[in-house]
Amino acid sequence: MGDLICISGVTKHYGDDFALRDVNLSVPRGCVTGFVGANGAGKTTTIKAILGLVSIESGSIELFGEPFGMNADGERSRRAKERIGVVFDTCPYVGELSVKMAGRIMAASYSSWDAGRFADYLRRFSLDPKKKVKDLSRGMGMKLQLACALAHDPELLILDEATAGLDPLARDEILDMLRDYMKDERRGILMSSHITTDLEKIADTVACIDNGRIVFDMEKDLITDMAGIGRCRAADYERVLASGRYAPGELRVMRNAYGVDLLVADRFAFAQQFPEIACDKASIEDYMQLVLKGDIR
Ligand SMILES: Nc1ncnc2c1ncn2[C@@H]1O[C@H](COP(=O)(O)OP(=O)(O)OP(=O)(O)O)[C@@H](O)[C@H]1O
Repeated sequence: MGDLICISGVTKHYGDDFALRDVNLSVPRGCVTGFVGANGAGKTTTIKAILGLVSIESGSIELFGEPFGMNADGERSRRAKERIGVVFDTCPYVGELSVKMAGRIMAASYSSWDAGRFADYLRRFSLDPKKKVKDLSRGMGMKLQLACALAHDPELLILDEATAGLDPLARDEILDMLRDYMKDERRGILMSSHITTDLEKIADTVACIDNGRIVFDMEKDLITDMAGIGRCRAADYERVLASGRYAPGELRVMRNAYGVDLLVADRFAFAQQFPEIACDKASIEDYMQLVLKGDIR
């Protein structure tokens, strides 16, 4: 069905301090792409580049199969923006506005704005239309952004830390709403988050950025169903290395007080060959930690 987002070879420098380097990332229709990485790794910069909010030095950005970005044709950009809903980690509306007025201002930007749909989301989220933006809790502010992002029925949602600072119940409520949104398979979501357990619940693929480079981009199930963490004592570890089962560079290794943790791509194959070594399912957090901080063996 084609990609909603496809960026390739994107490079962007912020002086000498930071750069996105050759970033490739895609969000196919029907897919929720989780975007992870440490603080300052480049998630927001990538998202801003996708949205044409920062210029890039090289590479290409396509939204809905057409070129997009700061230099794209104005009319084409405007049409693409109509098809996108965006939520950032801080509520962007002026504090003195009421919830209802914030919606009215957003309505002016979208020809497909549906006031009834906006009112439905306010009800669903228990948001009082008369309440001022400055008096909303963080969770309420995020829900208002989501209501605004969804009221024009976008095909693509871009969420930058949209569940940060929310309690588990509020996060689950938002994840439920995103699942509803994804019932239409023409849609897709790019969702950056430090809360990797949220991504375990909803993402189809997970891309990880580190110091401006994509270090992995893969189906989530390959992490959470297939990959494993072998919990080795020193002697176990030596036996795994000596077995010749793993090619040089294939394993990620992290030493701890109890022995050595090994990241393996296929925990079933590992368990078959080394049944005496405990091998746990990997979480996205385990996987990131071993890929980003582990030694390569
Ligand atoms: N306008 C800017 N000018 C200069 N440097 C910037 C600018 N915006 C961001 N940076 C730097 O770029 C790097 C990447 O920042 P970015 O916000 O993309 O990271 P992030 O992965 O979203 O981090 P976090 O998880 O903390 O939100 C950081 O070192 C940041 O300080």
